[in-house]
Amino acid sequence: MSSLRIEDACKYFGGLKAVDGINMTVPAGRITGLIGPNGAGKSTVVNMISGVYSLTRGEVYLDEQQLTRLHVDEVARCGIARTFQNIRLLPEESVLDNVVIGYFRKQRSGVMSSLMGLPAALAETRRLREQAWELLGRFGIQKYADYEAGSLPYGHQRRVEMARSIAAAPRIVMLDEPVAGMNEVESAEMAEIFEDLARSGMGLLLIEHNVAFVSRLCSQVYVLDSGRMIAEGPPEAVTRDPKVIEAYIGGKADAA
Ligand SMILES: Nc1ncnc2c1ncn2[C@@H]1O[C@H](COP(=O)(O)OP(=O)(O)OP(=O)(O)O)[C@@H](O)[C@H]1O
Repeated sequence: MSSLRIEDACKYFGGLKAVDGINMTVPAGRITGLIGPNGAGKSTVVNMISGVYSLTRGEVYLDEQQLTRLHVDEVARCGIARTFQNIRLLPEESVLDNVVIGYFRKQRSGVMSSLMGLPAALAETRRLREQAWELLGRFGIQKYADYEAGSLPYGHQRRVEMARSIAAAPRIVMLDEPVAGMNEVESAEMAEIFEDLARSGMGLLLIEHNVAFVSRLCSQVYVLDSGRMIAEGPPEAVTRDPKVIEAYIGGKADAA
């Protein structure tokens, strides 16, 4: 089973230590939480793992494979997927096509042959569209398959982005505030999907402001504050930790 690890990881922007010497493990088949107040460094961690930011110091591993200096596309091909805090869909393309794009990482015939309309590629594209259709069902948005992605309400766009991120069956997926803007019922639906993905063997890193949501789902929670990891452990212990209460729950962020 795969496990993502970051060791002694630092990211400095000039004099600003956005992430400062943190260690974290995201095991397969589990949901791991990363919480912390605004500006703590959570999105920077995701950008460091996914290859968007180079590390000032430290290493990133998937099992024994070092990802530290890989390009963002190579990291994705190793089986690390992510969603973005600010949704990044192709707004004028259909919901279905937005999810099909997520499969191209492992599609055999390649984008060029697909565009050229070669028979093998067309058959594969048809198969991928069927898979994408099923995935839309899993996220409860099949009826919007032909809508322009940009026309959907925010919460539904998040679902499209999540469906796209897991289309290529990544080993690890990092979800940056996946239930932001969703109501209780929608969040509960997402929680079921996340648990299902973990049961299927995927490792999930859940970056969230909603501590209650994280506590319900995660076996292990990491807490960042000003770039430093101030606590880690099971949610019951972490949420009782005075340092966490002071930094996070004590009013700097939404601890609902
Ligand atoms: N590209 C960048 N250049 C300079 N500073 C940056 C850059 N990216 C992030 N930062 C800074 O690094 C710090 C951590 O930011 P980051 O976005 O990682 O925090 P966060 O925990 O994700 O916050 P939020 O919960 O508000 O999204 C902040 O002070 C931010 O301004």
